[in-house]
Amino acid sequence: MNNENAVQVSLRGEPSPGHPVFQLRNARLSVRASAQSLLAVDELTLYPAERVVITGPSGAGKSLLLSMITGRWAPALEFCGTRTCHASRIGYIPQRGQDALHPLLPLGRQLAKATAAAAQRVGEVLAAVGLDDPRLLGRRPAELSGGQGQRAAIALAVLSGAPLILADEPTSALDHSSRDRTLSMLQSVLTEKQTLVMVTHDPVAAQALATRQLAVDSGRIIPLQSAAAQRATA
Ligand SMILES: Nc1ncnc2c1ncn2[C@@H]1O[C@H](COP(=O)(O)OP(=O)(O)OP(=O)(O)O)[C@@H](O)[C@H]1O
Repeated sequence: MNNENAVQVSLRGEPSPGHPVFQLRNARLSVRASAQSLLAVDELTLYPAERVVITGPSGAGKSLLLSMITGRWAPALEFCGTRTCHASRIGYIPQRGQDALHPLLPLGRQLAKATAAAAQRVGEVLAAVGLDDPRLLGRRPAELSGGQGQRAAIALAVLSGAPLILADEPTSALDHSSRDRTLSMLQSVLTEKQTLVMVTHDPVAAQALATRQLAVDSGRIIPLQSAAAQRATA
C-alpha cells in the first residue's frame, strides 16, 4: 500500500455479515507529475457474498479500479480519498492462472502451503475444479495446460480464505467450453463469506456470475443492472 499517497486508509479484521468488506469514498487516482485524473470513484461499497462484475472499454480504468481495491498502484500515480478495507487478505486470479502460482513448486505443495483450510475442504475444492488427480498435483505450473493453471489459480484464491477475491479477465485466454466450465467452478467453490470482483470484456461471463454489474467509462464508474437484478424485478 502506498500509504504516503492516501488521505485515509484503514485496515480492520474480518468483515461481519451484512457489513461492507470494502469501501471507497471520494477516491481518485491521478498522475503524480501532472495531476491528471485517471479514475474517480465517488462511492463504492462491496458486501460479503456479492459477485460484482466490471466491464468497460479498453483504457477506461478497470485495472486502476482493481489497484484502488488492492491498495497497490504504480509509483507514478497518486491516490487521494478514503479507502476502508475490512478484508484481512485479498485473493487475486490473474488473466493467466500460472502467474498466480510459484513456478518451482508442485501444485499440491503450494496449495497446501497457501491454505489453513481443513483437508476435507481442500479435497472438495480440488474435486470441484477438477484438479484432484494426484498426477496433476505433482506437476509444476509450467507442466499444466492454460485451463488447468486457471483452475489452480481459482483453487489457490478460494482456499487462501481471503474474504475479497479479485479476478482480472480470468477467462479471456480460454475457449468457450473451458470458459463456461471455469465460471461454473468458480461460482460453486466461492463461499457466502467471500466477495468476488471480476473484470471482464465477455458479456457471457458477466451474465453468468454477476449479482451486480458496474461499467467503467472514461475514468468513472456507472452502475448497470445485473441479470440477477433484472430477473428479480421482472
Ligand atoms: N502508471 C500509469 N501512468 C499513467 N497513466 C496510466 C498508468 N496506468 C494506467 N494509466 C492510464 O489510465 C487509463 C486506464 O488504464 P487501465 O489499465 O485501468 O485501463 P483498463 O480499463 O484496464 O484497460 P484494458 O481493458 O485495456 O486492460 C489508461 O488511459 C492508461 O493509459
